Amino acid sequence: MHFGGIYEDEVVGKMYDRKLMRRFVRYIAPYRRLIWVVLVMLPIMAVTKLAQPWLLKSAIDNHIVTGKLEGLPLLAAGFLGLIFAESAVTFVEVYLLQYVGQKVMYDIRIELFAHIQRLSARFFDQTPVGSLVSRLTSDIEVLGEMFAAGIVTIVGDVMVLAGIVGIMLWMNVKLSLVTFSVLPLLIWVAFTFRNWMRVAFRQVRARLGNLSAFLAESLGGMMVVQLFNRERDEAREFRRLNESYRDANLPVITWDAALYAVVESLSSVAVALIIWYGGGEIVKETLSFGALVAFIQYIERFFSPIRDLSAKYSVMQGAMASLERIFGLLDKKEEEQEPARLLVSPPQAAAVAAAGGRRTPGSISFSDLWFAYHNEDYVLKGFSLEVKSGEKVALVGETGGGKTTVTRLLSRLYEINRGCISIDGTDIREMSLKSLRSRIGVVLQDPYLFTGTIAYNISLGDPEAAKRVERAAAVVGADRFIRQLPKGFDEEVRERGGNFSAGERQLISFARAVAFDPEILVLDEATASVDPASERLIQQGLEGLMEGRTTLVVAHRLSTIRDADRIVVIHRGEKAEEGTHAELLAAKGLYYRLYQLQFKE
Ligand SMILES: Nc1ncnc2c1ncn2[C@@H]1O[C@H](COP(=O)(O)OP(=O)(O)OP(=O)(O)O)[C@@H](O)[C@H]1O
Repeated sequence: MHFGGIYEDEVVGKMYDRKLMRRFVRYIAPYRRLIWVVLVMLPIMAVTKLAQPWLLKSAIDNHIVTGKLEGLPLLAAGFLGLIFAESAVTFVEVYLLQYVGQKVMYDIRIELFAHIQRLSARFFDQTPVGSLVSRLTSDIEVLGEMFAAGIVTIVGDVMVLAGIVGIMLWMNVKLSLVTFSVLPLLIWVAFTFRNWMRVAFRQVRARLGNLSAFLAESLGGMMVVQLFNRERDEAREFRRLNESYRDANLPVITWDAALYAVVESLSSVAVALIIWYGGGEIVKETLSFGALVAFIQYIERFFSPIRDLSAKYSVMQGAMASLERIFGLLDKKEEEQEPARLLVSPPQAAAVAAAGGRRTPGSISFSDLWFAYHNEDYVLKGFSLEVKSGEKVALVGETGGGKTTVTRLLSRLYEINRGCISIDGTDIREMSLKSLRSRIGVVLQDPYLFTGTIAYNISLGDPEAAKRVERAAAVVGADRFIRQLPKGFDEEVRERGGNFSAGERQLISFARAVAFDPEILVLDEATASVDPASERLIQQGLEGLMEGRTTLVVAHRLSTIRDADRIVVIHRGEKAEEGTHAELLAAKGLYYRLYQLQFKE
């Protein structure tokens, strides 16, 4: 494996995008009262910050220098009160903002996940799962940073800065101008260094993306790596990616350290300027000693918001990029165009219910299907097939012929380009996906088991299916091995079923299909052969599974094929032959050749 290119780039976007923000504000709207509380607190906060140096000035000039000590305790108490008020307001403000941030992140995560669930198979074909995970986690986390960094408090920062400028000018215009002479340099440094940091940070993100993608593949394929003795090569590749990630971080650290160093020294320069120029003013008695101290205090309070502003600017840029990606995903079209009409009209549904719930097996009609996964690369070219109610049809053919594709189209995982599929005479596009899929039970080649108990894996948490768990397991003969487990149906499934054999996993997935009691069964038979004992179990399971259902099997087992009512040979996207096993053998066509090659031991 060699992960070279940039896995996922990050756009360095605007710091503020009106359209994105307007859409984002809708998510904050439910919590606007809390935001108002924060906004109301901002001026209070500004006043507490601005008043402290002023009290100090008053203490020095009016009491310490003049020797009038009687008012001093009161001033000290006031000072203490201000500190207390400042910390209380800070607490409430930080808490509320982060609280709102967490709520908003939660809401967006829920909406995004629900949206992703409705996207089509085509979308998942084209999108790496890793990038969806990062949308749901790190991108949303960046939005959280926007709250943590206190974007709302920018308003407060600006108030404090304006207040400091105002007070300083009012105390002494000349001294203020001398002090402010370092400002242009400070602002230039803060914003330029941040920008350089951001550019470097893009590299970091891209290389981290490469590293994670490599890790996901390498850890997922650990067994193959070990079996083929590829550990050293994998380790070498990992070292390379790890080094490139580390190196990408170096410029970021450098600019960060430089920014702090420069801001610190500039603030010392400013203090030195105050002492140099202000000292002279004191001697000339145009400035009081207390004012000098207050100046120094103000200038210290002036530098940190400016440094923070540049940090907030970066966070905003990041948040805009994240918002763009999140909204981009939310704008991906959902798969379902819910039909105007219902599958079964209410009177029909009532009749079905009165008949005991279980419907008769559905008949399926595929007529003149044309389908391509990409552009004009047709995988199916005018495929037609009628399957009668309760019939078992085996689809066979050479690999890549389009058998699985036919079954996917039936469940509407993909939409057909041309032609029509109908169940009991109703076009499947006129059914809701939910009702269509509840009529079809699909058993995949490699059954997917979830973390949870066996019972959960059979019912998937569906209350109706849950009632039928044990019966379903019995129908397919899975109950025998399940009952032998220490905890029976409550045995935990680990690592996607790693603690069960392939045959056992198959039986569990058969039981799942039976528990949902579909009228139509779609089976993609596993190509891998299992030992004769398991084979017999699976065979019996299949019989139980197919009983009373219309079945479409992508068949690889000779026994399934022989038992089928009809065999359909699919060749390069078209129906090449159809008939019973005996008929097709006698015809000495494609099936005959396939049989000689694949099925005859
Ligand atoms: N998700 C997909 N995206 C793009 N092309 C696909 C996708 N799935 C299948 N194909 C292509 O469509 C063609 C038919 O695939 P399909 O899986 O239907 O064949 P099959 O007859 O079931 O083969 P097999 O017997 O090997 O399972 C193949 O050429 C395959 O490469």
